[in-house]
This record gives sequence, structure tokens and C-alpha cells, in this order.
Amino acid sequence: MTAYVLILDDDADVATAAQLLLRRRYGQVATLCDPAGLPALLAQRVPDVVLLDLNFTPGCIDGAEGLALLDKLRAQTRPPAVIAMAAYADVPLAVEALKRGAGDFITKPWDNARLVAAVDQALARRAALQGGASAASPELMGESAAMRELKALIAGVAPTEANVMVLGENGVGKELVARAIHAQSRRAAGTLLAVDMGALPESTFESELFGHRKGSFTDARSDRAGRFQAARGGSLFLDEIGNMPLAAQAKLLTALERREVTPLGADKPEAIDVRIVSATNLEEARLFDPAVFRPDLLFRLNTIVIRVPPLRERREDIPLLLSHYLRLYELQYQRPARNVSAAALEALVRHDWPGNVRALRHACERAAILGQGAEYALADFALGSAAGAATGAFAAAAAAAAAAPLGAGAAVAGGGLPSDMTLDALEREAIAATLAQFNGNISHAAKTLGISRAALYRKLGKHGI
Ligand SMILES: Nc1ncnc2c1ncn2[C@@H]1O[C@H](COP(=O)(O)OP(=O)(O)OP(=O)(O)O)[C@@H](O)[C@H]1O
Repeated sequence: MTAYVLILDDDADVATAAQLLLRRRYGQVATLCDPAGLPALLAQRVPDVVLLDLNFTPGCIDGAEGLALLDKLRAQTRPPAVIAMAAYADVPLAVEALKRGAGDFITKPWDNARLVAAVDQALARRAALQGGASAASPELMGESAAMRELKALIAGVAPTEANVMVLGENGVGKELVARAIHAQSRRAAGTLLAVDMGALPESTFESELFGHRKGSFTDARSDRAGRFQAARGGSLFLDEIGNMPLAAQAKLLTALERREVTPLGADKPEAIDVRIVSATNLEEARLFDPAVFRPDLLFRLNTIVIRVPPLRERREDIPLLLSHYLRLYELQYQRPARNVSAAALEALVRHDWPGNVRALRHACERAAILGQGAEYALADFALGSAAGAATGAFAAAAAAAAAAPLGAGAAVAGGGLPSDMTLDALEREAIAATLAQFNGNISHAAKTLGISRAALYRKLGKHGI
């Protein structure tokens, strides 16, 4: 789901922690530590959701400053959903914030699952109030016959309680399909919690999914709800299900068969009330191989199978996606709005997009930053080899640095790399190039980079890739 989230908190560490957590999920997450910058930010674009610290001045706990900011946000023509945050669990202040129009209230330090659930719910409520998807999140764009068929299938399946398995290549939009199913289901008022099953370490699998009781293992300092409990009344999106080890598959199967889970250290099971939508990019021949995936678990998960076609099988959608994502990044990077030249458009439509919509989105980001002409040219999109993608991304980083307000211009060193490129930027480029090399395949990219899948996902979140 793409959405524009703003974190308004005077503590830069807190703001960054929330940004890292939320960026991978929602795409555009800004932070603002000084409320004086709020009017300028709102003048540019009003966020979909604002996480608002109620106590700005250190030592101040009456929340007056935060409540005044809340009023300001609520006065916008299309006000954002506001989730109030306070470092002290202060019930009267929470009540006051809710009375003044905040949609929810969170105490710091927050529980990650609870924070994500609160943002999801705020977005769902806002979309419902606006009579559809939020402006920043057009959800599953495309008018090709294949996309119309897909949307009709989603509309038919969503209101049922059937478990759905979404199949498709990397970056085709499987998560968007899962979100559309949830949004159109009877559970829409509840949470959709996404869990990357491939990135869950085996050692914490049960604790993450089923929860734990305080003291059940060394680091269990308090009771913690698992994802199954956190998504109660809503849907659980089990992503990358094809990458689960067989032992974990057995545990998941038991939970689904019994419709209950037992938190680690608990003596009684808890009933589960979630609808399961799962996804994998595994080819069907591999998915049906019992050595890879348990047939009994497959049977539980794939009551309905939805196949999302790759972009090369619905080329008619490419112009629409290009124009949507170019506009989005022109806005984000404050670049002029431009059209794609006729020759470039023809080549982009002919391109096979092995990384599907995600790759197209990245290419648009690069073009929006790099494009210097009156129209976008094919070269701006830096399609082609991994090396080409890396060169393009380096150039994009250099151009972004040059365009940044404080950028003194990124000088390019003799070796072709910008001389002022930080280690952080180099890491981002290495990851982007490796992902491009493997068409977005996380497992292969992680292996080549010599890190775990979980670590790669953390780095993707950190770099906003
Ligand atoms: N039909 C679409 N309309 C608009 N954006 C889309 C569409 N399909 C995918 N995207 C965008 O492409 C990116 C990848 O989509 P998504 O994460 O849903 O793909 P995925 O199939 O789940 O990928 P992976 O298998 O790699 O996890 C996201 O930024 C998403 O917003």
C-alpha cells in the first residue's frame, strides 16, 4: 500500500525509528522534528496519516502544543488521519486528543505491530470516509483485460471467508492484491497484518506468530501478542510463504487446522480469528513439490488461487503506470512535470520488465530525478543490464545530491563514482544493483550479498528500496 505518512516528533531518534518501521510498508514516510516546518510541509502536500507527538517541549507533559498542532491538522481541507503519541501514558490527554479529532492514541515506547495496525486502520477509515482508496494509494492500477479480470475475481472472493493464495512473479503486485481483498472484505474495519514468512528466523517463528508469556525465554521481558492475535478480527497476509522451512510449515499447519495458537510459555491455547491471504513467487511446479511445500498446508491455504499476470502480459497498463509513478516522484523530488517522448514510450511498452511493476516504479524514480530534457528520454529510465542499472542509480544519487537544498553539487571522481558518495549510499547502490541482477529475487540477492534474507529486508527498509 502506498501512502504518505508524516511523523511529527521532536525526538529525531524516535522519528527515525518509526520511519524505518513504516517506510517499507507505505513507501513515503517523512519526519519533522520542528513543528515550525509544518505549514510549509502542508502547503506542499497533506499527508494521509500523521503520527503526532503531543509533547514537544522537553519536560512538558500537558500536551498543549501537540493539541494545538492537532487542531491545525484537522483544519486542512482534506485533513490527514492523526494518531496521537505521548511518552507518558496519560489518559486525560489521550481522551482530549481523541475528542479533538485524533483517530487513535499510542503510548511510547510503542509496540511495532500495534503501531502498524493503528496506521493501517487510520488509512482504512480515511479511505472509507473518502469513498474509496486514498489519493496517494490508487491501488492496483490497470485497465487491461487481465487486470479487469483480476479485479473482478478479487471482488468476488473478498466478501467470503475463504483463504486465498496469490501467485505471481516478483513485483507484480501480490501484496496489493492481498490489500484489495482485505479492503473489500467484511473484515475491512480490522487490521491487515503482513508477515514476511521467508524472513522470520526459525528460532523466533513461534514467538512472532503465536506470541509469548513473560519469562518463557531469556529475552521475554513481558507478555507479547503474536501476529495471529494482533490481527484478530482482520486478515493476516503471509508473504513469501514458499520460503518457509518445512519445520515452520508444520507449526503453521497445526495452528490453521486447530484454529488456535498457544503462546510460548502459556498453558492454554487461544482461538484465532483471522482470514489468511498468502503469497509466493515460487513457480507452481515447485510449490506442488512435497519436498518444498507440504501438500496438507497448501490445501489449507489455497482454497482460492489468484494468479497475478506479469507486466509483459498486460503491456496496455504500462503507460498508465508510467504516468502515475512519474507524477508521484516529480512531486516527491520537486521536479518539473514532463511527458515521456513517443520513442521512449514505445520502447518502455516493448520492454519485458523482468522485475514487473516494482522495477517500473524504480525506473520512474530514477527518471524523475535524472531527466534533464523537456521530455523523458529512454536513457533516463536506465533499463538494461545490472551494470546499467547500477550506473543509473549512481547517477541518480549524484543528481539527487546535487538537487538537494544543501548539496554543493556531487563532484564525480575519475573512477565514475561521485566522490562525495557515502558508505550508506554505496550500500544502497550495491543492494539495488544486486536486486536488479536477480530481477528482484530476495533470496538470490541476499545470498550474493552474503547476508540473510531478514538482514536484506531490514536494509531495504532502511534505504527505502
Ligand atoms: N497494479 C499496480 N498498480 C500500481 N502499483 C502497483 C501495481 N502492482 C504493483 N504495484 C507497485 O509495485 C510495487 C510492488 O508491488 P507488491 O509489493 O504488491 O508486489 P509483490 O508481487 O508482492 O512483490 P514481491 O513478490 O517481490 O514481494 C509496489 O510499490 C506497488 O505499489
